[in-house]
Amino acid sequence: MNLPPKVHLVEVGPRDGLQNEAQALPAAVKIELVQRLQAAGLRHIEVTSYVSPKWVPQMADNHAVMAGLVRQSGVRYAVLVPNLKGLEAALPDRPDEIVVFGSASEAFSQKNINCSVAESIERFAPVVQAARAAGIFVRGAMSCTVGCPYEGEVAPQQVGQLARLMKSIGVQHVGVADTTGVGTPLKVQRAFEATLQHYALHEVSGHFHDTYGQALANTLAALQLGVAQFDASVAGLGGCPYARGASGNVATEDLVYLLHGMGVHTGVDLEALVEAGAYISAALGRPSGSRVARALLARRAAGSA
Ligand SMILES: CC(C)(COP(=O)([O-])OP(=O)([O-])OC[C@H]1O[C@@H](n2cnc3c(N)ncnc32)[C@H](O)[C@@H]1OP(=O)([O-])[O-])[C@@H](O)C(=O)NCCC(=O)NCCSC(=O)C[C@@](C)(O)CC(=O)[O-]
Repeated sequence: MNLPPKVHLVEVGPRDGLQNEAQALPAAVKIELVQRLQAAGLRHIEVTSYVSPKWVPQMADNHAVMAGLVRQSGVRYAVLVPNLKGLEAALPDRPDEIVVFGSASEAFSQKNINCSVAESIERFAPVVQAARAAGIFVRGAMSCTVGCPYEGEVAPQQVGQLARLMKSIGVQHVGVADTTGVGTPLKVQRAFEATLQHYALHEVSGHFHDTYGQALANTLAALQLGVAQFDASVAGLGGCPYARGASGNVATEDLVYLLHGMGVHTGVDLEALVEAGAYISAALGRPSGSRVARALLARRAAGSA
């Protein structure tokens, strides 16, 4: 099997994971989580979002979390921004990257950001321009690229259309997201192929929720196309508040185990990552959503190496 020799991981647990938690965690816990993730070797972390606190109260502490980071050189700190108001709020906190987030399905766009796909692109255009003028890298998240919780199946043409629009306003990289985890490998490959009509291979990444247990298979399908950047969430945290019933992203621990097992380099120390996952799972008062973490912790508890 032809695989990229190394994969770049974007840890999205602090944002995608914690945005969906019923209980509000103190900013200090989020800061400590980021600290542990970077100590485990993650070099790209989605920290928080600058969205309406009425819509997503879990991210209302964005300034406190960003201010509390102990930044490490070589780590890219990313934040989600839906509009100019969000960018204005984010700029003083010095993110290295912003993520604008659109949807391949109209219904999800309305539910998530309260506007149509076309309106979202109009909103993003000045955000992208201002961020790039400030030297900030702009990534785009493309939700619902294989299925939508409100519309069902999403055609690859809709994905291609969104990718084309993102490209036209200067978004530098796009993530192909399976928001509800309904995708299977061939459908995911079709979504990437539509995206690759507009972006080069090194400008695309995968973001797979694991609701139906397909996230690792979908990752492998994307790897086979040559995709070498993936989002993942420590302890499998997460979901989207506007995609009810969707479980978290593929657990970073599970993805790292898969990649290392195939000889693909990630730069991540799996043991330290499992510790970071144990830390946040304890803070949330529940077991890790990562099967690899649970297996390694059980083995450790049993005293075997
Ligand atoms: C986009 C909006 C703001 C539009 O919301 P809206 O109501 O259409 O916005 P508006 O411009 O009419 O403003 C309404 C109120 O929101 C405020 N407001 C307006 N903008 C901001 C802002 N940036 N920060 C803080 N406040 C803001 C604004 O000031 C006003 O306040 P009020 O006068 O009522 O007190 C809203 O729909 C929203 O915040 N949505 C949250 C969406 C979200 O965070 N979803 C989860 C992240 S996406 C995701 O998880 C998917 C992803 C990326 O992981 C990939 C995947 O798996 O699919």
